Amino acid sequence: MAIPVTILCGGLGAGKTTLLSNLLESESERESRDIAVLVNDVGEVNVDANLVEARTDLAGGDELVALENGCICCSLGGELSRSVIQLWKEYDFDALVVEASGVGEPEPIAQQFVRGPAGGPYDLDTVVTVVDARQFTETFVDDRAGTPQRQGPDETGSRPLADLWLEQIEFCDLLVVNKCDLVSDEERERAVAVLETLQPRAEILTTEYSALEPDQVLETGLFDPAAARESAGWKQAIEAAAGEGDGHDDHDHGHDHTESTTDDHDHDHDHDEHTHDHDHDHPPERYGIETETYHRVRPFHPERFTALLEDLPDGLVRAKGLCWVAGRERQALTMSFAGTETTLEVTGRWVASFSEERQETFRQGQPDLQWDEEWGDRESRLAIIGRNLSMDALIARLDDCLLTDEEMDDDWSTYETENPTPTAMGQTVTIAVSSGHSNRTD
Ligand SMILES: Nc1nc2c(ncn2[C@@H]2O[C@H](COP(=O)(O)OP(=O)(O)OP(=O)(O)O)[C@@H](O)[C@H]2O)c(=O)[nH]1
Repeated sequence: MAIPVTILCGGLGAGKTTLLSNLLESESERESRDIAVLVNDVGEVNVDANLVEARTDLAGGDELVALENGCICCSLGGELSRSVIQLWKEYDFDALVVEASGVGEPEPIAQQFVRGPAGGPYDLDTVVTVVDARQFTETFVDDRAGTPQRQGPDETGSRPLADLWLEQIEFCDLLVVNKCDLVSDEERERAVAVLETLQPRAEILTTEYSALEPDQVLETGLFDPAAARESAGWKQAIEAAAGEGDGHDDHDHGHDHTESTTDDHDHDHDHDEHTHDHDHDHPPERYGIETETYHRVRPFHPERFTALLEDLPDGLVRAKGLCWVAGRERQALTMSFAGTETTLEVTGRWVASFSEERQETFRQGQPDLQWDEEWGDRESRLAIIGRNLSMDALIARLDDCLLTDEEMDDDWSTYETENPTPTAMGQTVTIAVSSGHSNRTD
């Protein structure tokens, strides 16, 4: 039988190792499951390995594998798979726990157990993300009067940490809100409400010192490969609004192909008809938390748009989706805001920028692809999650960043050069909210 795998993610210092130690202690006391552990730390390898080893009776640490070259994400194709297959061949154990580094993305790790060679002997069971309640509250939930907290880049690149935290939250099956001793009951409840919005599918447990029973984390059966990728709150909002959800509703508003590109600016857009009547897990409208989708078939002016990204309102918790920026008629940009920074990344090409022949092929392969007579699939489609945010004001400000009718008729060639957004596939540009920003939409 395949061995169940639990992946433990979470920000630096959130309490992953504490959770792992608790699990290993409980299981060794009860002499129930034998657990093998794969740990890694960015840079400083083996700190956790030593700690865990010291606190368990795993023989000589043999069943404990530390990835020598640091980050699991960077060792994915090779070392991770090899290590866990080797482990499976040589030892007899009942469950595997993979502790991802504090800056690891869970999805590629999970994929190794779903599609990679490790998918044979192993069965991905649960993806757990441990959240530091205090840190989460300060970064995403508090009414951040004054200077916004800066998130540094991670050690492996320039991605804002807040963005990675949110990916860990958005991908998991189980959220452990830890360090609840460091927040008030009210703060804890607010944090839970925001987390429910960001990841409606996950089960949420609140803890102090990651105190959980092994059965709450091991062999829970919570992982669902089909749901995992689609379950993030932002993605659900976009899909519901685009009518690409699970077919429970024929909500085809807001993406009519006749939506003209020239008068689109004045449209009564998706945000007015948004998703309240969908039966997916809708964000709690408690604590002033609100989710909207923003859909326009008209490009953003590059400078006005990036200026807005430097001046986003305090109440914005998350924004993510595709953007069309003038001057980037080939590049589909993914915009992702978390904490105080926005990443713009070229994640693909608009189908409309290919030859007609290729467009045909693509469109046949994707019959649901929204298609505008003039602009094809170019569009901006963003999910916006806010708390105590004046959504209408933010949407109006986004609309002010769209090309005006006059600009639409102008020559766009200057947008190609005077444009701070990225151009090459995979290239990213990070834009921080400037520290002296005003809270313009509140
Ligand atoms: N006050 C408080 N401290 C905690 C709690 N849980 C863990 N800690 C402490 O927080 C520190 C970090 O905990 P770890 O379990 O090492 O966190 P981690 O997520 O493994 O950290 P990295 O491996 O660095 O990513 C340790 O000193 C823990 O004792 C909690 O619920 N409350």
